[in-house]
Amino acid sequence: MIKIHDLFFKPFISKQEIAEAVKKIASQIEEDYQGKTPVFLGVLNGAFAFVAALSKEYTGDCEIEFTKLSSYQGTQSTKAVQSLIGVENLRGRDVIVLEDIVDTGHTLTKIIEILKEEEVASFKIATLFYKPEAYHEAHTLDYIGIKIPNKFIVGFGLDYDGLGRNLPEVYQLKEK
Ligand SMILES: O=P(O)(O)OC[C@H]1O[C@H](OP(=O)(O)OP(=O)(O)O)[C@H](O)[C@@H]1O
Ligand code: HPA
Repeated sequence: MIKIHDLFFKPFISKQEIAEAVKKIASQIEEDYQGKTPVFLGVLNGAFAFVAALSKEYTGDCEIEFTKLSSYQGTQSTKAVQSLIGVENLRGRDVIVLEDIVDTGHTLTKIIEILKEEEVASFKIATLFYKPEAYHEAHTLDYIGIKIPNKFIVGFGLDYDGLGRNLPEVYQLKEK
C-alpha cells in the first residue's frame, strides 16, 4: 500500500499487464494503418507515459504530437474541460488520439470537437484504461487497453493532485 497526499492506494495493475496492453494496442493500430502515416496525438499530461510506451512498440511510420487538456480536480472529474495547448497542422491527417484514461468521456468529447473543427481526414481513439461504468458519451472507443471499475487510480501517467504520475504500475484508491 502507498500513501499520496492524504489518501491510501493499493497495487492494482502490474507493469507486465500494462506492457501487454500497450503491445496489443500497438499491433492493432499497425494492422489498421498499413501504408499510412498516422499522427499520434497524446493528451497531456496523463498520456505521456502511454505515448512513450506505445511509440516504442509501434514499428510503422508515425508522427507524434501533443495537446493539453485538463478536467480532473483532485479525485473528481469536472465538466469544464480546458484546452491548455491546442493542436496544429492536423488538417487532412489520419489522427489517433492517445489517452491514458477515458473516464466520464468529457475530455474525449472536447477533443473530438477540436478534431472536427481542424478538418482531419480521419480520427480514432486509443485509450490505455477505460471506465465503462463512468462513460456516458456516445462516441465509440476504437482501441482499449484495460477496462477497469469506476474507482480512482494513479500511476503510469495518472496523478492524484500532481503526484503519482511516475509510478511504473497502477494503484487503486483504497476505500475506508
Ligand atoms: O474522461 P474524463 O472524465 O474527461 O477523464 C479523462 C481525462 O482525465 C485525465 O486528465 P486530467 O484532466 O486529470 O488532466 P491531466 O492529464 O493533466 O492529469 C486523463 O488524463 C484524461 O485526459
Ligand atoms: O481514475 C483516475 N485517476 C487519475 N486521473 C483521472 N482522470 C480521469 N480518471 C482518473
